[in-house]
Amino acid sequence: MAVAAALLRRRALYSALASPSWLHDTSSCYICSISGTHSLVNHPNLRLQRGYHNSGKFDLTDLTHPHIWYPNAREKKRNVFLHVGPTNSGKTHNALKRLEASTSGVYCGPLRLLAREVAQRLNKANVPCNLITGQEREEIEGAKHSSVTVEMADMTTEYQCAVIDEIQMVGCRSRGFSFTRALLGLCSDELHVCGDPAVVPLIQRILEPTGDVVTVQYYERLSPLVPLKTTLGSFSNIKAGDCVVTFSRRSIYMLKRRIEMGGKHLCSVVYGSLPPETRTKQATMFNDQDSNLNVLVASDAIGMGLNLNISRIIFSTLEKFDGICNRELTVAEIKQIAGRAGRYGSKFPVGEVTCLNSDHLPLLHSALKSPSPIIERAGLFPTFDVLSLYSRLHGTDFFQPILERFLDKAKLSPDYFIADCEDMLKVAAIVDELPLGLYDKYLFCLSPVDIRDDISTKGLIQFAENYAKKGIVRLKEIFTPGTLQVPKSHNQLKELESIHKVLELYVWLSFRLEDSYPDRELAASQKSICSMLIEEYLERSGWQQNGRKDFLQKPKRLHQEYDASQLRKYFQEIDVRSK
Ligand SMILES: Nc1ncnc2c1ncn2[C@@H]1O[C@H](COP(=O)(O)OP(=O)(O)OP(=O)(O)O)[C@@H](O)[C@H]1O
Ligand SMILES: [Mg+2]
Repeated sequence: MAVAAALLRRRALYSALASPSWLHDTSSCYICSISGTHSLVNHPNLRLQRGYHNSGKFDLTDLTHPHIWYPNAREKKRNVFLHVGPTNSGKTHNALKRLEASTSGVYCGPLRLLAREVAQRLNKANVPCNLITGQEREEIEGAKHSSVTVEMADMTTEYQCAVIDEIQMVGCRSRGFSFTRALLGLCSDELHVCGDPAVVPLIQRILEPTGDVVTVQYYERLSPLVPLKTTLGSFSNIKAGDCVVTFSRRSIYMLKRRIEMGGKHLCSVVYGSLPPETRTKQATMFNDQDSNLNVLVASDAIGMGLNLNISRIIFSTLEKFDGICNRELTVAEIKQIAGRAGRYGSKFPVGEVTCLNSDHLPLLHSALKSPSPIIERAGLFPTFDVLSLYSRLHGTDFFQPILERFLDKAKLSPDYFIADCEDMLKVAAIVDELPLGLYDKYLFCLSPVDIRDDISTKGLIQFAENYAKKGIVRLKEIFTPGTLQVPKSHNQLKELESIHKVLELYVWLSFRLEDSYPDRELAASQKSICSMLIEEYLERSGWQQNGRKDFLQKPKRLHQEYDASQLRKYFQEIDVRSK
């Protein structure tokens, strides 16, 4: 009975999901079948699009005029201000001033940390501001402002003022399309766009057909950034306010240990797969003058827009593994990361940059002197409406072949590229095995699963399988109260980070399919426990006053404990079944 009720609820939800504002850029499409052929009717964008095809035939794969996908924004003549300049030049600050002064508005940023920083700033300035990210909803009563991660930007709400930060991300292979969507689709009278000057010509070209009025404002760095002529030399030269940058978890912990063994400093760490709440805490502790964590060891997760109390950036390497191979950092990446040193208004008014290896100094110096290479194209991805019509046209609900074919056939103007869908196609192949509708498949493909992470992928499979079979996914089927302890090794730490990703995925799904994923609170509390355990690990792996390594201490029990072995066992069962 419970299952039947859940299935009914799910069906009802389907109709409600016909046009969810957080995914659809347009109002819904209508398609009717006439004598075996399909024709599209009454969709404003498609009516507009017809203008571009004299034959009167629709070509769904024609993405050459993406500005027409956003009729609400096109009804306005937006005043667009491009705030461009080097890092630490006050671009975001000035845009936020306008946002604070507006009657309604939205900030769209690339990172959850940044979105949180902005929400805090607005609330502190007595401008009630919601925080909305894929996995968080902190709604403030009466708020007319929101701070969001760019993927969450709502194209259907009208604002007086909108801000898009780090707009050079339009050129990002995987996330660029979300920045393009915000740039073309935000429905606001004023739009403030902040970023690197390398993106100006592209933005001007892209906005040209919209009729928006574009003004470019150039900025200069507010405080000096000095590339040092010498390397760090010995680790004994590390001082408070230093940030050592490296790109793998292993080397982050190795450097942390090395610095702490010197007995003078304790380190905060910030890197991508650390739970965001842990990252925030670590960054806050580093920023806090009263905390004894006065050195930061971080990956490029600190590279964008954040205001940290860093005096000197020390690159341990200028190469990073990008998922396929080791590659040199780009000029833009070096400048972004280096730009975290000596933030205006921080306790270090002059920033310094150096590296560990003297062979790297010439590249570092030349990168800091060079302009970032011009960004030529912006990312694009078809809306669900278009993909849905395309699938109907081909008479199939299999998402992977539909997406693959669409990508193959897509026609773009020279200002755009189609998003890198490699990971999405892998997820599509997984969900195509399940009896799910196209919309659900699309949803799983957009979910924040880390397909390169085994545990995260298995979590997705389990969540999708249970959803397809029963219409409801209970977290307790995977988690039971248990005896998990603070990780004692890197492998255990990595595993806990992966489990955190699975829980984040559950929370993400719970915001989209509320009835089918009812245990959001439980998932959120388990997520916090994961972060607490990781933080405990970070504390214990630190140098202690008495010089003792405290791994050997009896682990502290947490109030509510969590059994990772249960999850492992569960996932192993999935493995066995799928063989
Ligand atoms: N006019 C100002 N008055 C006071 N503080 C300012 C002013 N302009 C900038 N700041 C402060 O200087 C710091 C850097 O400014 P901001 O974050 O706007 O730089 P940015 O150009 O956006 O840098 P990035 O490219 O790294 O994002 C922030 O802490 C900001 O609050
Ligand atoms: Mg900024």
